[in-house]
Amino acid sequence: MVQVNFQVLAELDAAGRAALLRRSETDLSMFLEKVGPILEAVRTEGDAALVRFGRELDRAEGLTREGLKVTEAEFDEAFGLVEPEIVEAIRFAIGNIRTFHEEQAPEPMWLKELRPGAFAGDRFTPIRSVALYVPRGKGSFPSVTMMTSVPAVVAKVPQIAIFTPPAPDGRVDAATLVAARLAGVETVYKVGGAQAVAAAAYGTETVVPALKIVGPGSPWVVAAKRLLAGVIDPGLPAGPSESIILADETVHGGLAALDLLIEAEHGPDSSAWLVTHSRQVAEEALAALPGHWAAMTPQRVEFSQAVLCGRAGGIVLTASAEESHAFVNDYAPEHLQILSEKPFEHLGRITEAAEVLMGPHTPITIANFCLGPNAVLPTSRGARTWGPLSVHDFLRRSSVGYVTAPAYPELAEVAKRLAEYEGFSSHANAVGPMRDAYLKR
Ligand SMILES: NC(=O)c1ccc[n+]([C@@H]2O[C@H](COP(=O)([O-])OP(=O)(O)OC[C@H]3O[C@@H](n4cnc5c(N)ncnc54)[C@H](O)[C@@H]3O)[C@@H](O)[C@H]2O)c1
Ligand SMILES: N[C@H](CO)Cc1c[nH]c[nH+]1
Ligand SMILES: [Zn+2]
Repeated sequence: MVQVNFQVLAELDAAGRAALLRRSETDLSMFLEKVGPILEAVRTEGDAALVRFGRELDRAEGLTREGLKVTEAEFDEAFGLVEPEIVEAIRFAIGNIRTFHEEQAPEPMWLKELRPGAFAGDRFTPIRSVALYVPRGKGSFPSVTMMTSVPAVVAKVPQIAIFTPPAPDGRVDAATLVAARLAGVETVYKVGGAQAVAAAAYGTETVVPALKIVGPGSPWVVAAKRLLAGVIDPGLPAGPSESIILADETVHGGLAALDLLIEAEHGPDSSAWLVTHSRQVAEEALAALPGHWAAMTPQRVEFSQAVLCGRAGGIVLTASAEESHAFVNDYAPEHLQILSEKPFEHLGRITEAAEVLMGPHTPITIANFCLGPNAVLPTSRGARTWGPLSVHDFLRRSSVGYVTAPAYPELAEVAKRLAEYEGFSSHANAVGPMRDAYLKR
């Protein structure tokens, strides 16, 4: 008999409310401890460590040094292994994801005339090299391949490499290779987990190091990114999936339960809450769950029950829509779905959510795969300061300034005054008479 976690917010004290905000990433101490030696082994042993961990942790018995990088032949073969309908779906999704990210991409440069003859702006250039992490443990993720590859390609990053764990047969998921090639990425390493982050950071005989790594992963990956943050830019924090379904009285609770199960099925370390002020919706959802579980595969039933019957998921009944909004903002979910016939009435009250999906026709599934916005999103309350993965994650921004001769005297005078106040004589000299002497020559 499964007992879904059902919380009435008004009955909880401060500690009880705080406990609802916990995620599996909240305490990474065990992972941080175990990951350290893996990172050190990759740093000192290179490919040999990647092969050893691939065999031990991914059970890829046949993995060899020569086989760490996917070959052209493996790419070609992948297209024969994937159903044509799946290839078509990948093409469709990439089309939308590309359109969205092209729209998001900034102009290469903007300059504004701030004062007559004085110009300033921003210039965007691609980061030289990035690593894209595509998980493969509790599922295979061609979708993550698309979500990470497309913005990197749109940003014109010259060196892009995907890191993904090998399966026990030593292969990379075929649909991931199809998605990589269709998105425009040709380098794929059969390396996953913490060892992938280390390989991307330090490089090995086979792996060319990168400046930045993006992409979601298990707590092993999250812990490795945290430890190597001084060596490689770890990008936004994207760990185990999490969602809130915010439902009001205009929808049926059975629909809310259906959507609650979307992210709950990722793994036992995921988080998924239905938040509603309607007792009827909450009770309908509770009643509908067994029927929905009957339509799921056994492994996904196990994962989602672990989430919804554990401490990181379930149903939260609030006293009002306002209390629901406040809970959502406090929680700062990765995915938020507003399940209401009038979703825009709620949107204005939501400030902290990495993704907000509006209304009964926008379930998280559609955004996970093919709507267009990026589904690699910050987790573990990262949405309080981070947004979704975007083209900007692959671009470096530099300021550009240009002062013409007529504009110079006014700016030089102000700068000189401030330089003298701060006690910087060279700064002041560079905008004083000594400069004028050179400029007049
Ligand atoms: N935030 C997002 O945008 C987003 C998107 C998709 C998926 N996800 C999340 O990403 C996660 C993917 O996790 P996953 O497990 O499926 O794949 P993963 O590739 O992240 O993790 C599997 C790897 O973990 C390592 N590992 C496993 N057990 C280990 C051990 N005992 N010691 C050391 N290393 C070990 C192995 O190297 C293995 O290759 C899920 O939690 C999913 O919810 C998040
Ligand atoms: N929900 C994930 C992001 O948290 C994305 C995804 C891919 N496949 C299924 N789901
Ligand atoms: Zn998902």
